[in-house]
Amino acid sequence: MANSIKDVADHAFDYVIAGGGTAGLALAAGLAANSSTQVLVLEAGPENLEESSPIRIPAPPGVVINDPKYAWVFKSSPQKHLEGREVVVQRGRTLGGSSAVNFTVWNHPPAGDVDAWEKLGNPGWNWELFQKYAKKAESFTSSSPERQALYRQEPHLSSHGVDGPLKTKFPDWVFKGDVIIQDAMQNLGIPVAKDPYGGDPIGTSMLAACVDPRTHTRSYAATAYYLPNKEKANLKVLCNAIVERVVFNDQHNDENVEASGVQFIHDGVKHVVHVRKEVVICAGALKTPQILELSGIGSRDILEPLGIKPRIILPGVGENLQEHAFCGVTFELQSKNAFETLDLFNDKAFAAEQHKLHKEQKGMAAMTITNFCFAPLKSTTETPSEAVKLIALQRQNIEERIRSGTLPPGLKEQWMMQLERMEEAKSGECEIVIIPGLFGGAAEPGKAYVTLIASANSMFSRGSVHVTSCDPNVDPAIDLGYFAEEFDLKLVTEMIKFARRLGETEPLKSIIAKETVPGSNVTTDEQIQDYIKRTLSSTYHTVSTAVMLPRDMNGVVDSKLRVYGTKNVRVADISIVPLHVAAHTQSTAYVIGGVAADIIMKDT
Ligand SMILES: Cc1cc2nc3c(=O)[nH]c(=O)nc-3n(C[C@H](O)[C@H](O)[C@H](O)COP(=O)(O)OP(=O)(O)OC[C@H]3O[C@@H](n4cnc5c(N)ncnc54)[C@H](O)[C@@H]3O)c2cc1C
Repeated sequence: MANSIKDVADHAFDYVIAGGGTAGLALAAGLAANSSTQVLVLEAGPENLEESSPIRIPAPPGVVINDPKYAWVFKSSPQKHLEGREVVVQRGRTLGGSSAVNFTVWNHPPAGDVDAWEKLGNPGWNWELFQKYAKKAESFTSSSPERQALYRQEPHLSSHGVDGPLKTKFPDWVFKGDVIIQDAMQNLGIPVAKDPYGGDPIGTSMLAACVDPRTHTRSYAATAYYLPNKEKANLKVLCNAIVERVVFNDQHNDENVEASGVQFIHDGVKHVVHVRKEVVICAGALKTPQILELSGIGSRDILEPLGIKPRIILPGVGENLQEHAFCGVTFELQSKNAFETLDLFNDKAFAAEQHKLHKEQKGMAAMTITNFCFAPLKSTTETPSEAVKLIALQRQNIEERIRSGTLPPGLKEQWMMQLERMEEAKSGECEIVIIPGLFGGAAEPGKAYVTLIASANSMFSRGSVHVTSCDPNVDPAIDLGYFAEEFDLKLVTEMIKFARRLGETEPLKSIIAKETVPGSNVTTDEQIQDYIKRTLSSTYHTVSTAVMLPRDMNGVVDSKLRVYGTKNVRVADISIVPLHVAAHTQSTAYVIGGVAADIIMKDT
């Protein structure tokens, strides 16, 4: 059991952490390692720590994300370039945050994507640092030689961690079509990735998942960083505590304001907790800006109309939102060659049987999504010259915009970096995720499907997230900004065409009966784009809404994660990412939590 309000309200702690999610719990464990510091975590969601919780079972993925017991279920504002559609956006709302509800995929970004953070003005934030902290977080269990033979991929053990708190492994249940799809990818010119966890993930690969090899259950921030430390007298965790704002000491609008505490709501009652050293906001990319803005940190234009007294003017708060996005191509498999797929879980009796088997560490409920391809645009278009042309046009467009002087501070540098990464073709802006089954929509009984998820990992579009009310219970307005930059729509269009070509490539071609989505009536680029606009989804990888950049580039935190203009308020979660990476984001969140702990311990 986590702590009660009596242990917290009106007490003083050295560090108060707002948000007990992926980065927040990694940070809390790091700070609490020093027994002379008193650490408090305030988490808006419940504990959900019982072993029988559906959180613990890896498959089918995503079953808890629409349930408010586990998740925030937000809706974006109507997306102008998606014909006014509101996109559903979920996040973990429980101890462990999004690591409790995510799809358990464990991967690392390309080295160059992280090195770009340092080049943008953040000394020390480079691949070397990332790799060090990702290894520190991880305890990897290699698969059996038989499994390695099946995957035809030997893990590079030196790129993994061996004794971190987070358990990772390859699943024991394998979708047999994965190998066929890997072969098709290679036949389409995509090589096997050289070292997916060592900074070079470009190509096809089988990826590990955050699953405990002993129990086949999810390993996540709460099991890895909270449970092993829960008896520590110097670590307190209060759940169902909604942080409203940081309380400041002085009443002046200085440029060096000092936090004295945190105001939060528990059981409908407002409380204050006092802080001796630092407040660290770890509420994730969609909620961290809300806490900053309710504390008077942000843009005058957002704060003043709501009657919030501006304390520190930082126009970057809630701006520069970067997100990945995906669209699927689904194929019905030929029944004579049918594989076991996730579609079987639509049968309630089958699902119940699998959950029973899972308790014995058997069956399909221990499976995870394993098969991926990360490719540069140049490997994804029908010929590389098409990509070269598209990128050149985008460069021309950006250079014209730079000359016009209309870009917000910091965007020019980010965009130029994105262009460079695409031109050198060393990142994975085009990702294909292989889902063994129909993804969304209703499967026809008795039929088996495979869905190729085309995920765009380097969007030029930017969105925003801002408060619309002084009430912390009111969701912020989330604008994902999708396709504000036309290039992004072209990128997704090329990826859908690539996924379709994959379906026409042997040996995948021979096991497919037909394409069901978008379907054979969708042929022209215009029709594909119409399909994309109707179905594009968020990948839940939002970053950069309290970005770590120099202040004159619209930065919100400096390279020690300190909020500009404050003495003792930091942000340590995925919202500080200076430029998005071509990877799933949980490893980045764990790295940020780990790095933050060391920075703070050294600094205070
Ligand atoms: C459905 C889904 C699937 C995903 N799949 C994958 C995957 O397979 N692999 C991968 O690498 N990444 C995946 N991701 C992304 C990854 O999980 C996240 O990017 C990462 O976990 C974010 O970490 P964070 O610490 O920034 O935020 P979070 O882990 O979201 O933590 C934020 C915490 O703050 C709490 N909070 C928010 N507001 C307040 C408040 N006012 N007061 C107190 N507490 C508050 C929240 O409840 C939450 O617990 C997925 C995400 C989702 C949502």
